[in-house]
Amino acid sequence: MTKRIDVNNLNVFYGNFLAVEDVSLAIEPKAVTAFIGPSGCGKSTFLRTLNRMHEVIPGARVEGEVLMDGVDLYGSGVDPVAVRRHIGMVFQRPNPFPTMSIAENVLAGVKLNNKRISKSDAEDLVEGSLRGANLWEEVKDRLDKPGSSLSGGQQQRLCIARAIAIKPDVLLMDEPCSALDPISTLAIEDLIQELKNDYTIVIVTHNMQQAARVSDKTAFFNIAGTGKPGKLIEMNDTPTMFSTPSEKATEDYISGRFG
Ligand SMILES: Nc1ncnc2c1ncn2[C@@H]1O[C@H](COP(=O)(O)OP(=O)(O)OP(=O)(O)O)[C@@H](O)[C@H]1O
Repeated sequence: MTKRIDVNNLNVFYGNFLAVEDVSLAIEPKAVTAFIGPSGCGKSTFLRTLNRMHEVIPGARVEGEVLMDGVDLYGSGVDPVAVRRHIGMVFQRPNPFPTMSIAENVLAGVKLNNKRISKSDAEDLVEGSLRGANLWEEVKDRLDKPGSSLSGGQQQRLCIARAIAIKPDVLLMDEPCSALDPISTLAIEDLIQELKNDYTIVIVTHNMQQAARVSDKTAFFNIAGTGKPGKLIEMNDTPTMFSTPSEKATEDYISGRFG
């Protein structure tokens, strides 16, 4: 099941430092939303607040609301581990567990959640998740080999398989292609297009062409200067953002005049 996310008046702090100020936006289900903007404007910081991942950073905290299908993820009694089960994350650098086999990597999240699973269900889940991540054909004959034996692009698809194995509703991707070569990048972009049939996807990217290619909606964040908070400047359908943005700062950024 895919879900929508509504963010209302979100501030994000590291200690006393306000890193992201007053962001309100809506993330539509079964669509790809891209976050773009210059370095330091808070894209990754904001992304992490969508599944409470920032809470692993000491001193990081939020004010405001993040609603998933109307339920506040920061409401009292909401378990952050349960939030992360519904809202999975793929990181910049592929990070398979190096000593685990390919199959064990796919199952790692499921096992972390203390799910008991029969051998045949585990095999089905491994195959289904690897197929979902477009990796099955490349690895089906070596599932017991270490995850670290794969190429960078394959490792990133393995991490996507691991993320979808826990059957999340939403997938957050923080620059998932920045460590990959162009061919692997295209493979991941194709995969993102397929995954949006089943998941709500949010991707942070520095690559403007990538945002234009893969996303339905684009949100542009900016920062007025060092030490200032990042802000959402505008968000719209991706073709509109790239052809006729409302704000001059957006136009300057997407046309490469700064950032
Ligand atoms: N763990 C942290 N502790 C303190 N400050 C942090 C931490 N992580 C990020 N920041 C600060 O928060 C601000 C936003 O950083 P963030 O990494 O979210 O920006 P970004 O837009 O994702 O940048 P980039 O595109 O370079 O990855 C920056 O000023 C950064 O220095």
